[in-house]
Amino acid sequence: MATQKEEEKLPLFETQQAKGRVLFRLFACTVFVGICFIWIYRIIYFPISSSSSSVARLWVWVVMFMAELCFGFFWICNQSLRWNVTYPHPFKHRLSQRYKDKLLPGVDIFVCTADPTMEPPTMVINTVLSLMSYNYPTDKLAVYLSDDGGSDLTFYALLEASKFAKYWIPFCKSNNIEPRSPEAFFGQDSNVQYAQDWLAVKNLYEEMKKRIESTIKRGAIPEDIRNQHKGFSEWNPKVTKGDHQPIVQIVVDGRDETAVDINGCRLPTLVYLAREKRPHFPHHFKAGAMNALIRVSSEISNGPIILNLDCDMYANDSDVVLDALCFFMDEEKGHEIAFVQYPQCFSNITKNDLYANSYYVVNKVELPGMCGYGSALYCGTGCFHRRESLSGKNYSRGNKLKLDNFDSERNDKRTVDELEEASKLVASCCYEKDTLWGQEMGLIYGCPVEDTVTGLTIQCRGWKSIHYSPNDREGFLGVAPNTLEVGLIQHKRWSEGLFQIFLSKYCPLLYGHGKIKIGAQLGYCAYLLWAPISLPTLYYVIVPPLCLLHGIPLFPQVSSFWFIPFAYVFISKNIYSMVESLTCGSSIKAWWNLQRMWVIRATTSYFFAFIDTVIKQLGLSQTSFAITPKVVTDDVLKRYQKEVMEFGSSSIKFTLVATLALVNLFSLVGAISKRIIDLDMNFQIIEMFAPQIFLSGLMILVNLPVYHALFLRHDKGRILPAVLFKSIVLASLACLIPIN
Ligand SMILES: O=c1ccn([C@@H]2O[C@H](COP(=O)(O)OP(=O)(O)O[C@H]3O[C@H](CO)[C@@H](O)[C@H](O)[C@H]3O)[C@@H](O)[C@H]2O)c(=O)[nH]1
Ligand SMILES: [Mn+2]
Repeated sequence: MATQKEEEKLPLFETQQAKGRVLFRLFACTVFVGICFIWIYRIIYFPISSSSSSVARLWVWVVMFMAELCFGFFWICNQSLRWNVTYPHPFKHRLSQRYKDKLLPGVDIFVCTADPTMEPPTMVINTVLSLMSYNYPTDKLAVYLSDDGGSDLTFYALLEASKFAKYWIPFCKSNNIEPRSPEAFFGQDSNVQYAQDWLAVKNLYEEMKKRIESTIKRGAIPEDIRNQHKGFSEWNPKVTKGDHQPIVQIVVDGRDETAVDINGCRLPTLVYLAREKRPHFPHHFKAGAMNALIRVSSEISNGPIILNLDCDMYANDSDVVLDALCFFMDEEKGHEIAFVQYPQCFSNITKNDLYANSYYVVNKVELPGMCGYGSALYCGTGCFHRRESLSGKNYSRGNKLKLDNFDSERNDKRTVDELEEASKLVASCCYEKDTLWGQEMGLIYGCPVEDTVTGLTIQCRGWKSIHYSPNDREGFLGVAPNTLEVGLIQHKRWSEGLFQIFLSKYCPLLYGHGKIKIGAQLGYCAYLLWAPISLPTLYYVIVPPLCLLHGIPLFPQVSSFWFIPFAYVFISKNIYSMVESLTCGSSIKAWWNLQRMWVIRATTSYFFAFIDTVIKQLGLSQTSFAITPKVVTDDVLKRYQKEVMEFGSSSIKFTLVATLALVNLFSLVGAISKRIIDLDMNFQIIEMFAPQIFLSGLMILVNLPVYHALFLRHDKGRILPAVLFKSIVLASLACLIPIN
């Protein structure tokens, strides 16, 4: 047994390297050798020497080579994510022993919502309630809801939540239940041990939910409710989502001795914020909301630690705060850590992860890989920040986490009204004018992935960051897109924003040079280059099948030496990725779905993102942020749960998906039938075209659900006849392009 003195010296967290690192590195080197051979092959066998080569053939070959160079570089970036995988591990019992409640820092929790129809207020308050009932001293906890929808319905729901919290928090704590989102908790099987309590609280919850939902249905707050709280007076008929004064309402003041739950315990502070919006002021979407939250919270509670969450992401583990604090409060290394990111996990994933939203490998390998360089990505939600680093401060060795919320007497003594007035000032449109907010302070503006770019700038100011993925219980659970279209819109926003970063002054290779490790710079590129990698991908799924159709071989014969590197790279890469997925908790089917989603995303979302980024670089349009809806109709939900892909709209993305699937089908069928008719289906020809036949066959297998949706389904989620028609025309035209 360690003595107390020794115990006090033990670190609050330790890091562990992933097993098999040396083996992995050796393996990666062999694949790299294979890739080099592929490049060499493209140079040596350049078709200029053969007499049959036309200009078109030359170009086909040149672009093949360029595509393979791109894939090679992209592969290198992806290896650097795997080179240095490191798992941090906190010891929260040591933290609790060392720091009694009074010594723990204040934690301000930010929840962002933006639209009461796409993000229903009941969902939002479930998130808020799960956070209010954290196992953490309530006088150190403050929850802020930022409502970019500026909706009195959301405000009303929050008021209801603050009343229900008086029952909910003591119920959670005395029965030690998980998770603490009422909706998620009551959705589980009930526990007999506290059946009576359970039923009583459940009834309260259901009644509250009914009240909120009926008010929302009505579309307006009834007069009697409006009269119950002064806050409603902020909503006059002129207030709209995009045009209103700053609204700040301290719903629960944590300092108030009468703000207690039914057991007489203090409630955490709860604040509603709708920052000012005016038509001619850019509001910078979520980044703008977060910056307003940083300032408003600094007026009210000023906790040195900030946790930020999307409104659809509830707290799934009520002890998470203590885990996260271990990283910040470690005596040795804590002072250099700016943020601790939890993985994005979701509560609505289907059995085989139809739309590949689980990010198993990203969460268990790639992001811990970035953590190994001290540069874990900031992913926008489920992230604990040090207020200082988020607000723009540089790292310096002397930084110590301030444990005291209140930096001056002033804060403590102001009345609620005074705090609200002061907050409104900092939540106004013109407050940021001529300041560094959005550039050097707070979250960075101008990019739809404000999270990634902000994380990067924090790291370049000398801070380190942690990606912590707990083994037993997920820290947070969110809502993943449950239709194909929404998922593709999300990936378009991401890939577009990520590519913008690459092209901006924040490009990790330049901006990060000398500030973050080279592995981290390349690791960032593995994400930032999603949009441009669409070009070689499109090329690879279109040109080899067309060349097959027109009788142009693009790969070495199966019997030649040069076939070996192609086969080795292809097989080893895919087997590795499959095994990796399986060890991260995925299933074979889910891995297969991921392959399909990768092709679909790369050829649609990433491609359109690429085009839009180029247009934006030319200054022809403005940054936007397409919010992902979190609710769908029952019909759609049923298909999602049955893992039937949802098309059902005339989105141009679906035309592209269908066209690519048909190009491969037509080419393969066309090539085979042509040869059979020509009766020259000899062994040598098969050998020459085997790689292309294989590629098309693989694309066809990957696209089986697409053919199904094109030709066999009759439900509303099938591919619409108009899309079918367009894609048949386009695919046929593509097959007619003369390449020879
Ligand atoms: O003007 C806006 C737009 C969005 N949001 C909020 O931003 C969050 C994320 O929006 P969502 O539509 O759910 O996008 P996702 O693609 O699911 O979000 C992921 O990607 C975003 C960056 O593109 C990150 O900010 C998020 O944290 C990350 O979960 C939500 O809580 C919104 O309420 C705002 O507060 N104001
Ligand atoms: Mn979301």
